[in-house]
Amino acid sequence: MTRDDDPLPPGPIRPTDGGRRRSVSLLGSTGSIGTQAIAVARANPDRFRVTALAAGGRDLRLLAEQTVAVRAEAVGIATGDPAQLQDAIDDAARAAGRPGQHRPQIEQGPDAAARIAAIGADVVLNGITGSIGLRPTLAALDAGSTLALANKESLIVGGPLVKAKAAPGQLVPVDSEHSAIAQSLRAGTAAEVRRLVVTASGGPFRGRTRDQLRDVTPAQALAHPNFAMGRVITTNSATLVNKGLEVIEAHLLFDVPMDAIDVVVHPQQYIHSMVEFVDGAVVAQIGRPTMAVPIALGMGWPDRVPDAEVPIDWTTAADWRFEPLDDEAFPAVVLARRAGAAGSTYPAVYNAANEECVDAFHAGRLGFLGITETIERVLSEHRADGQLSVDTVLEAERWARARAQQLLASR
Ligand SMILES: NC(=O)C1=CN([C@@H]2O[C@H](COP(=O)(O)OP(=O)(O)OC[C@H]3O[C@@H](n4cnc5c(N)ncnc54)[C@H](OP(=O)(O)O)[C@@H]3O)[C@@H](O)[C@H]2O)C=CC1
Ligand SMILES: CC(=O)[C@@H](O)[C@H](O)COP(=O)(O)O
Ligand SMILES: [Mn+2]
Repeated sequence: MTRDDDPLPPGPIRPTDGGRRRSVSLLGSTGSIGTQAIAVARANPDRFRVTALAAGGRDLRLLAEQTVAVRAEAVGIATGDPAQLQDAIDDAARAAGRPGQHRPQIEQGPDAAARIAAIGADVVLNGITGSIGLRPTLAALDAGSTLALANKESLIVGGPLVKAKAAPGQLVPVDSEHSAIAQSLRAGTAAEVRRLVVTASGGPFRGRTRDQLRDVTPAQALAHPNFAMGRVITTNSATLVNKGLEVIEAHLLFDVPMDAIDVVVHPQQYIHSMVEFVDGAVVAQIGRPTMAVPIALGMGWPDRVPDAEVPIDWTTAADWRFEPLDDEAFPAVVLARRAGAAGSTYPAVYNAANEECVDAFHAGRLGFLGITETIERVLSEHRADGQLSVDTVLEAERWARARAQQLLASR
């Protein structure tokens, strides 16, 4: 999907892959990861060309502007009217001074993102939120694309299925902690790894007791100390469910046992995560708390993108803190370890129950502590059944969502 007539910036071009720019399909293009990925691609037109976009369909205007800006050849929406999207693209094209020039292939429906992924690109960046990202993840792998994976939920719920499809090196983590671990692992061999240390901000409620968490509001939960992210992951950072998911994610990505993956609270999030080697050496990846490097490296892997991030100014004084997790106030990581160790459909159930609870919390139907209480209850009632397949995962998710809803209704 390389196009030779694209404008390139003046000056020397430093192309990767033997002179070929990478085509990139961006799933979840209108979200936090998606918009940042477009910025990375547009800042590096000699390296990346965004050829396809997919989104849920809630913001057709933004999606249309993106389509025109990157000159996408294919666009997908899960919901919404394709004719309305084309109208919005026509408006955006007129505003850009290129009226009538944009007629991308438009896919619509619940599987639109998977169809966009199946078109094939050098890199598919999955920045969809939630386990709905599973089929697009599998489609990208089937198409032979490198999968730059921000959508951690698809790996959590479909772990063994995703891993079975991924060729060596085909799956590149974009989640900041896992990007940091992947970078730190370059310092040694797999046999030399002793532990992984995943850092956690602790979220906006760090330091509070369980009792002090009882009445916190959705608005307070959305005030992440360091990152501007989507609603679900930001809420998950507040409950520490995000860290629970990330422990399972690290276990699946790096084949390190769950009990050799530690979590340490590091509120400043300058250390993105670490690897401890057998000789006691610890290698960490350090940088500003932004997604610029994980996204750029995810799309360019294994090549680094020059100037992706402003380096830290070491002449400025700073204190970095480290604290243990408070498992009593924030039981999400303990529960995730339980689900991850049980394997099969348990991680999918953990995630699905959480997704229901996050919605209920924001709708005012559930208190903050009720999120992990409900996950624990649904997990404890789950019985894995049969061999793992996409169908058994989806069935377990359906069950978990329905059971979570029953529990919410009875609270
Ligand atoms: N934001 C961050 O810094 C980080 C995010 N991540 C992970 O990356 C993923 C995305 O997070 P984030 O960008 O914050 O989330 P956002 O909520 O900001 O964005 C989600 C994107 O997914 C799209 N989407 C939702 N449903 C579908 C669907 N069925 N088909 C196609 N697209 C869909 C949304 O479109 P629409 O709005 O139209 O529904 C939107 O473009 C999550 O898995 C998160 O855990 C990981 C590390 C950091
Ligand atoms: C940027 C990123 O990768 C997020 O997962 C972020 O790190 C959230 O951090 P906490 O969950 O530790 O608050
Ligand atoms: Mn993360």
